[in-house]
Amino acid sequence: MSNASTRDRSTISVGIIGMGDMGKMYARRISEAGWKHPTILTLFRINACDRDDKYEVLKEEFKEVPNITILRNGHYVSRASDFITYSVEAEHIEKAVAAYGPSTKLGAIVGGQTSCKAPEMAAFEKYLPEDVEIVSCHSLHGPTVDPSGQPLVLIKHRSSQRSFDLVEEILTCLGSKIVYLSAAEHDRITADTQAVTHAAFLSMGSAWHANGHFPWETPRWSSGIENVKINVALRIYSNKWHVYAGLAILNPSARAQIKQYANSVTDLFKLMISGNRTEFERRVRAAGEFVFGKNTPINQMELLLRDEVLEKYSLSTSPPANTKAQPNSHLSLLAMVDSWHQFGIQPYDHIICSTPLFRLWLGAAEYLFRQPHLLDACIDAAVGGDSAFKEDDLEFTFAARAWSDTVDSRQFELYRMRFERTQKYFEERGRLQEAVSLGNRMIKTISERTKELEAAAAARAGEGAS
Ligand SMILES: NC(=O)C1=CN([C@@H]2O[C@H](COP(=O)(O)OP(=O)(O)OC[C@H]3O[C@@H](n4cnc5c(N)ncnc54)[C@H](OP(=O)(O)O)[C@@H]3O)[C@@H](O)[C@H]2O)C=CC1
Ligand SMILES: O=C(O)C(=O)Cc1ccc(O)cc1
Repeated sequence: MSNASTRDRSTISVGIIGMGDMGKMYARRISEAGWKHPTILTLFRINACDRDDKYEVLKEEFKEVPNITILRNGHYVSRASDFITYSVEAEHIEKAVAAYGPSTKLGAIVGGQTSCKAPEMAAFEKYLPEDVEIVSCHSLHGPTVDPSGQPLVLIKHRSSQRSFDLVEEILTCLGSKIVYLSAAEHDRITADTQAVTHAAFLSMGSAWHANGHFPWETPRWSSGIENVKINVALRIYSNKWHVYAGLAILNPSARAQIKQYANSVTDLFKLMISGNRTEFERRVRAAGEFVFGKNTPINQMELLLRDEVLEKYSLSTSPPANTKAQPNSHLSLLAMVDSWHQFGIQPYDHIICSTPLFRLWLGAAEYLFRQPHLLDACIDAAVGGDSAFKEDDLEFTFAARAWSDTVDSRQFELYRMRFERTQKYFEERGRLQEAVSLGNRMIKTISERTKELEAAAAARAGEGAS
């Protein structure tokens, strides 16, 4: 099948089609590795392009970066490269592969970076010549996150082992943790993790917008897990809408997950306003036991997120004395855990293949559910007389349903409109970039914390075995 054995291993040309945020990040990293990699003798050259009209600007931007040739379009990249990766919007993958796929160099390897693999693979199978091999990838983090130690999914879809190894060798320069999956496994897991996590944060943003709130300006939202909610929601709204639209709309498993999340939000909200404490509590505790086990008080040292981390990263302008945690129903988190329960998903099983945002979200849920006094306070707030959070919860319920309906409609334009309306609302307050840098620091902390917990678990397993 492959021409890999006859490829000249002293220079490998890597092609990147789509020089947006992810394409540029890959180009810079591979370029550095091509010159400096301590063990790999191969020299990587990079051929990259975006759309024709960005040729001059890109050429100027990369003129000082060693080893990169900017070409006019994907035909030039395809015909000259040994491994070509498409880093375009998921919505545009079919069009791009249809255009440039037939120009692929004889015996080359092709892959993509899109966040949903079913449409990507369908396009490759439809438009690539048969001699072309297919090895795809997906970095499970955004372009501003240090890739080292973050999961990188590799998919051996149609290739020899030798060609697959070559792609792995090229991408070792990212320093990521490789996770080997099929395209179908990838889509199932990312629906469970990414898509539903984004739905929760998008809904928070829409609800704050609908109520005219900027949550970091309100003392009752200025502490603990509220910081995770605010920083991550703003981080998502600071990004491009298509990143979230693509992975939600094009992944069929994602649509079902997002709908379940909206149903969980609605069911719990109805129980809250009807004052049905018994059923509300039964449902929440059953979900908690399913995901986190029977609640025993837990030492903070065992949690993914600890107080000192949660308190540290605040956008709040209120003095710390005014920012003591206030009772909150945490409907967004209760519904997340209920949704995992209804679907029989064990989120910890997915940690190995998760994005930083998913780990932060799981960390927030764990923080609440594994500290019984916090869960008790949250149930009291949800079904008690305090109405402070009811307005927020009402808007949050509307928002969760609206996002689910939007994804279900499969209309990218509708998604874009909803996303950008709220994005503009937050942009005008001027704190998005600050939230991104706070989010980056939170992500660094949770990534280190995940490593510590994994090392401790490995050590315990080792002790058990000896
Ligand atoms: N951003 C993130 O956090 C992550 C994104 N991904 C995935 O990676 C892919 C790229 O994302 P990202 O870099 O953020 O998105 P960007 O929008 O920043 O980059 C995509 C680029 O591809 C260009 N493009 C589209 N069609 C063509 C074409 N036919 N020929 C050449 N260039 C083309 C786009 O141009 P134009 O804007 O004119 O359409 C754009 O410049 C997406 O599929 C995304 O889902 C994966 C992991 C993380
Ligand atoms: O961590 C997240 O969920 C992000 O928002 C960044 C992101 C977006 C799309 C991907 O395919 C992978 C990572």
